[in-house]
Amino acid sequence: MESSLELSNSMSSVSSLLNRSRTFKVLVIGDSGVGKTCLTHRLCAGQFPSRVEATIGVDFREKVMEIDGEKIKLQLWDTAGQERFRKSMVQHYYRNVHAVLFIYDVTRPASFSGLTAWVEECRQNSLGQDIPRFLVGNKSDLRDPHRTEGQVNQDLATGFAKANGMLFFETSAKNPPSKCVTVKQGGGEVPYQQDKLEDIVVALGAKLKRQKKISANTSPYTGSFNVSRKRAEKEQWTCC
Ligand SMILES: Nc1nc2c(ncn2[C@@H]2O[C@H](COP(=O)(O)OP(=O)(O)OP(=O)(O)O)[C@@H](O)[C@H]2O)c(=O)[nH]1
Repeated sequence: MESSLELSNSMSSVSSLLNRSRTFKVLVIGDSGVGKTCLTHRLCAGQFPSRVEATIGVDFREKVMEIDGEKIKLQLWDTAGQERFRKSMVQHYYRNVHAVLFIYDVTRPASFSGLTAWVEECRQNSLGQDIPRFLVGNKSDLRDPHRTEGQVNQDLATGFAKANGMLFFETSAKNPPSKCVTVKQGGGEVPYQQDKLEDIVVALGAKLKRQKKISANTSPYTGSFNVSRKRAEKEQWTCC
């Protein structure tokens, strides 16, 4: 007969199995000022930060979600867009990455053209083609759907995403759209795609959960970086 100690041990292993969660490292990259910090903040804390400054090195935020009864932790790495604040960190960014969010500003076409350099950086750091990639056009609240110049065309972005095996979203960290918007054009209404922020998180979580082969960590990142921080108001971990 099983002793009470053995029973208690097996009960605690069952309980730890039930509570187990998988942690995925999600790299957030893109030109400086496209809104990586604001977007990750909004995704994790549900708020648009009142004040932001250029990221130095990296900031971490975490989003916990449950999909089909499994706890999934997304560990978002908000990286620096400015070369001078990232160069010593690049090798850390790409180590054991599970997914990448490529961010551009829909009102700054140069940030969209800059994506090729970010794709190239991924290649140079041996990021596998099997790693899920997401393209996010941010600042959709500033988009004027009746104007074409000075803004990134959605069809162009869709084409880029397709060519690079990415899922495409357009949204705003500041005023996240709550539904798909339509605009009057010519005689009728044309759907104008704007995504809810939750759509991105859900797609990310679902894609990672399906990636059974990849080795997700069972505990959060516990290493440390010697990064000097300019922003006192930014904590190292923002859990939600
Ligand atoms: N209107 C609008 N402004 C935004 C949005 N997202 C970010 N911003 C503004 O864009 C500026 C840059 O935002 P950050 O989040 O610091 O940009 P970043 O990409 O993290 O910049 P680096 O840290 O330099 O790489 C800030 O002034 C934000 O307030 C958005 O969705 N809409």
